[in-house]
Amino acid sequence: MSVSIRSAVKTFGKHAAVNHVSAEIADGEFFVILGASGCGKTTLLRMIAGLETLDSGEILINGRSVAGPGLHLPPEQRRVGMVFQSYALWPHMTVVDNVAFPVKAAGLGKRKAHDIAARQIEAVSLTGFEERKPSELSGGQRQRVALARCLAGNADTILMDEPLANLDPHLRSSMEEELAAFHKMAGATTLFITHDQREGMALADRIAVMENGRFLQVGAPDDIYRFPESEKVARFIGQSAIVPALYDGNGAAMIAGKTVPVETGDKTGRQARAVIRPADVTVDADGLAASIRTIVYRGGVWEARLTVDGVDEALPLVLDRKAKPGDAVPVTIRSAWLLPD
Ligand SMILES: Nc1ncnc2c1ncn2[C@@H]1O[C@H](COP(=O)(O)OP(=O)(O)OP(=O)(O)O)[C@@H](O)[C@H]1O
Repeated sequence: MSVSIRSAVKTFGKHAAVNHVSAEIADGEFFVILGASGCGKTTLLRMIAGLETLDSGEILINGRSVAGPGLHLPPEQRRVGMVFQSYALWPHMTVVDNVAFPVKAAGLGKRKAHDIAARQIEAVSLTGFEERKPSELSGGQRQRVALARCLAGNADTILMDEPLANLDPHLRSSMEEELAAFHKMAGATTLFITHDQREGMALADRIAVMENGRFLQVGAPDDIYRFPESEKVARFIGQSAIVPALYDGNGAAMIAGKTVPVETGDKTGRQARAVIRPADVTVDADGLAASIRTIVYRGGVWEARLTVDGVDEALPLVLDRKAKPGDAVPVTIRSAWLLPD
């Protein structure tokens, strides 16, 4: 099912939690809304689910208006599956009954419902916990039950509000793989919100970077990373340094006194700001004089920040060997992205 959001607005008091947000989400797309705490992600998802009314704008699911001027379809008429931060399990039901519930509600027999539930319970690594009540589970386990229930419901559209937030890192990455595999198989349109860019990058067909009630940029993860349209997006996604550059109008720019091949959007002016990612920087004995400002171990590699003469911001560099602050590491900037004017 496609989801269309057209200039949706929601205000609490004087604060616009969602401020003229628009997006066209295609049938089967995995669409991630990424933003810091309080940017309006949950409010937007609740508006799509029907748990929040709109002040103005319109929301359509599969071409049918579900919210707009004078219209507010209740959640049960929107046929969307939901996994929210608060897991909202039925406390009196066991794990298996919770997960089987949407299948039974869809009219399948008890036996079939329990088969499907067992499969989803296995997918979230909770086999053996079928007969427990939610009160006998940890927060992360409850979250996995909620996820299993949502997957079992086989909805055409699934809304997920940080469903992996309470999981430990190991389980989290296996659940990411599980979710990606499930999405590929079931093909349900999925709106997934997170403040974790790594998670967003891993799952999304497209990411919307949200700040202060607005979408700053919407695009494929790789495009958002390589071609950010603004300094805010560049800083929010991945490591970078943003430094002054002089553009020659033809694929190269002067950065820190050297000529660097650059990519640009529709840039024309000479004065520019260059986004430099770790992959743009290489160690080079004949390169710019630089020294390590900070360095952290990331398992197999070290992430460093370099002080370079004539460059205000420390450059990011990935090193394959140990080093310490103060060590001299000459580098070359091989490439960069120039932000639009
Ligand atoms: N019912 C409400 N009444 C008043 N203000 C609200 C209400 N719900 C949300 N807000 C405010 O709207 C803004 C957006 O909140 P929202 O929950 O959508 O953010 P979020 O991006 O999901 O944050 P988080 O990641 O912390 O959950 C916040 O400033 C919040 O305080």
